[in-house]
Amino acid sequence: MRHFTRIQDVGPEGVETILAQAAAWKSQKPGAIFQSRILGMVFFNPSLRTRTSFEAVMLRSGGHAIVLDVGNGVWKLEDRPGAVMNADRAEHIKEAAPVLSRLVDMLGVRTFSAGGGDEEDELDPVINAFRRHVTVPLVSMESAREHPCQGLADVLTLRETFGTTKKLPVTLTWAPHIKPLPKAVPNSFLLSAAAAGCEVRVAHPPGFELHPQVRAEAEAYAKATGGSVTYTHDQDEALAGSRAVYAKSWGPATRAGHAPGDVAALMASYAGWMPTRKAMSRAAKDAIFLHCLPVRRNVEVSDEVLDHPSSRVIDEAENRFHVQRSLLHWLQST
Ligand SMILES: NCCC[C@H](NC(=O)CCC(=O)O)C(=O)O
Ligand SMILES: NC(=O)OP(=O)(O)O
Repeated sequence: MRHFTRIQDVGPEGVETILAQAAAWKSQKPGAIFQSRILGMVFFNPSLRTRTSFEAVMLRSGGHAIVLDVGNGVWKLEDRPGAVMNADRAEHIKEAAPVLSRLVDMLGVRTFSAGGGDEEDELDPVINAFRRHVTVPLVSMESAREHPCQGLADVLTLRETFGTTKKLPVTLTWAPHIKPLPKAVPNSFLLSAAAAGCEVRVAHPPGFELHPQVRAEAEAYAKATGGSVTYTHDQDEALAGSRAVYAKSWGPATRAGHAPGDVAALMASYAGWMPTRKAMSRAAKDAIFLHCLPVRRNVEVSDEVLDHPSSRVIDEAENRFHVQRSLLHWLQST
C-alpha cells in the first residue's frame, strides 16, 4: 500500500510519473476514475484550496469526499503514544485512523506544525501517527514537515510555463509576515524543485535556515537529477536571472530563547524582504511569480507583484486539482 506524506515517498521518478499523468489528464479529462470511491479528509487546520481541490477531484471523477474538522463536530484527537487522556482530546488516532480506514478508500490529513520547533517538525508526530494506524492509502494535505501536493502543483506550473524544469534557475525567497509560519511549504518547494532538476536558489535572512535533513534530501535529489541547490542571505543575488520567484514566509530556525514578541520583532526587522516589482525586475525578463496562497498583501508580497501579469498564483492553485487527481489515482493503483 502506498502513502504520500513526503516527497521521499515517490522520489524524483514518482514525481515525473505523477506530473506526466496530471499534465495529460489536464488536457484530456479521464472521466469517472474514482467511481464509488470515498476520500476521507481530516482537517486539524483551516484550508480553502486543499479542501476544495480534493473534494472537487472526487466529485468530478465519480467519487465522494467526507470532510471532518477536528474539534468542530468531530472529537479532538490525541496523537501521543501512552497519553493519559484526561484533558480535551476525547479520541486517540490509534482508534480514529483504523475506524476511518474501514469506512473510506483513501484518507487525507492536514495537520500544521504545533510550533514545538524544527526537531519536532522533522518527527511530524500527527501525520506519522495516522501513517502507523491507517489501513488505506494516506495523503498529506500539509503536515509539519511538508506540503507535498503543493510542491507537485508548483512544479507543474513551472513546466507549463517553461516546458522543462531541467536546470531552470528558480528562487525560493523568504518573505515577511506578522507571525512565524510553518516551514512545510518552503520545504516542499525546495524538495520538489530539486527533484525536478531545477537550479534552486534559496534566499533568507540569517537565522531562518531550513532543517539540515531537508537540505540534505534536496541535495540528494539535485545530484540525481542534474539540478543544484544554493543558499544565500542576499535576495538580490538569488533573484538575478531567476525564471521563477517563489515567495513564502517562515519562522526562524529555532525559537529557543525567543519570546513571542521577540520573534515578531525579528521578523519585522526584515520587512524589506517583501517582494516588489523592483525586486522582480532583477529576475529574468520572462520570470513568473509563485506563492502557495493564502498571502497577506502588502506584508508578505506587494499588490504590484500579485496583480502583475507575471503572477501565476491562480494557475498554481488550479494545478492542485490536476496533480491530486493524478496522485490519488497513483495511490490507488497498487
Ligand atoms: N497551505 C498553505 C499555507 C498554510 C500556512 N499559512 C498560514 O497559516 C497563513 C496564516 C495567516 O496568514 O495568518 C503555512 O504557511 O503553512
Ligand atoms: N495552498 C494551500 O494549501 O491553500 P489552503 O491552505 O487554502 O488549502
